[in-house]
Amino acid sequence: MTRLGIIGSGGRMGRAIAQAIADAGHELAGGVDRDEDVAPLAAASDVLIDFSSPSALEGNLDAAIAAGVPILIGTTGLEERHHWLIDQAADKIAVLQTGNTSLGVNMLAFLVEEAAKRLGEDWDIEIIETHHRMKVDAPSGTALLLGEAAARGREVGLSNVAVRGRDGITGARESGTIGFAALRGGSVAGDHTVHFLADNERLSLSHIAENRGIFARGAVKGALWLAGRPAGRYGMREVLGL
Ligand SMILES: NC(=O)C1=CN([C@@H]2O[C@H](COP(=O)(O)OP(=O)(O)OC[C@H]3O[C@@H](n4cnc5c(N)ncnc54)[C@H](OP(=O)(O)O)[C@@H]3O)[C@@H](O)[C@H]2O)C=CC1
Ligand SMILES: O=C(O)C1=N[C@H](C(=O)O)C[C@H](O)C1
Repeated sequence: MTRLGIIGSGGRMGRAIAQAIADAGHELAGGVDRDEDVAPLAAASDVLIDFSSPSALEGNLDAAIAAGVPILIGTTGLEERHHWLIDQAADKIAVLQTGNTSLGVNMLAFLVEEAAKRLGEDWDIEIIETHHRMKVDAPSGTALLLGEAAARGREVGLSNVAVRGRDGITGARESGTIGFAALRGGSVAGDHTVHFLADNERLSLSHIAENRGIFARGAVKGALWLAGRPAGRYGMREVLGL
C-alpha cells in the first residue's frame, strides 16, 4: 500500500483527492494547508501530491528533496521561475508537473498537437476556457498545456506566439499567434476548447470536466506511477501511455 500525502488537503481538490485515495484502497499519509510544516508529512509519505498555491511551491519542493520523496504538482498559475525550480528539483527527485491530470484532457492535447502539425499556419489557433467563480489564475493551467501542445505541433515556442487576452484597439490578428480567452462563473469544473479557424471552415476540439473526480483519480494514478521512480521530470502523457 502506497502512502500518499496531500499539500492543500483542505481545498476543493485536496478533499476530492483524499476521497480518490480511499476509493483506490491506498493510505492517506496526512495533509497540510497554509502555514503548516510540510516536512513531517514528507517524511511520512511515499509520494506527495501538491494542489495548493504557486507561493508554496519552493518550500514543497525543498521538503520533498529533504525527505527524498517524489512529488506530483497539480497546482496551476506557475510562472517561468517555478518551472526553473521544478527542473532543479528533478535533478534530485522524481517530479511530475501537469496542468491537468485527467485522461480526457491529455488525449485532447495529443489531438491538438497532431492537428497543429498537419494544418498550416493559415489555420488560426484560439483557446477558450471556462471555470468556476473561485478560480484565481488565468489562463488555466490546462489552456497553457493545450497551447504548449499546439506550439509543439508547429515547432515554435509558446512564449513567442502566445496572446493572453485582448482589449481595446488590438489591431488585426497576427499570423502564427496562439490566442487565449478565459471565462469565470458558477460552479464549472473546467471546459476547454481549442479552435482551429481557417477561411470558410473551422475545427473545434473540446473537453468538458463534469466534476473534480476526474482530476482526483488522475492525480492518484500519477502519484502511484511516480512512487519509486528515479529522479527526473515527468508528465501525465508518460503515466497514461499517450
Ligand atoms: N492539475 C490539475 O489537474 C488540477 C489543478 N488544479 C489546481 O489545483 C490548485 C488548487 O485548486 P483548488 O483545490 O480548487 O483550490 P482551493 O483554494 O480550494 O484549495 C487550495 C488549498 O491549498 C491551501 N494552500 C494555500 N496556500 C498554501 C500554502 N502556502 N501551503 C499549503 N497549502 C496552501 C489552501 O488553504 P487556504 O484555504 O487556507 O488558503 C487550500 O486548502 C489550483 O492551482 C488549481 O488550478 C485544480 C484542479 C485540477
Ligand atoms: O482551478 C481549477 O478548478 C482547475 N484548474 C486546472 C487548470 O487551471 O487548468 C485544471 C482544471 O481545469 C480545474
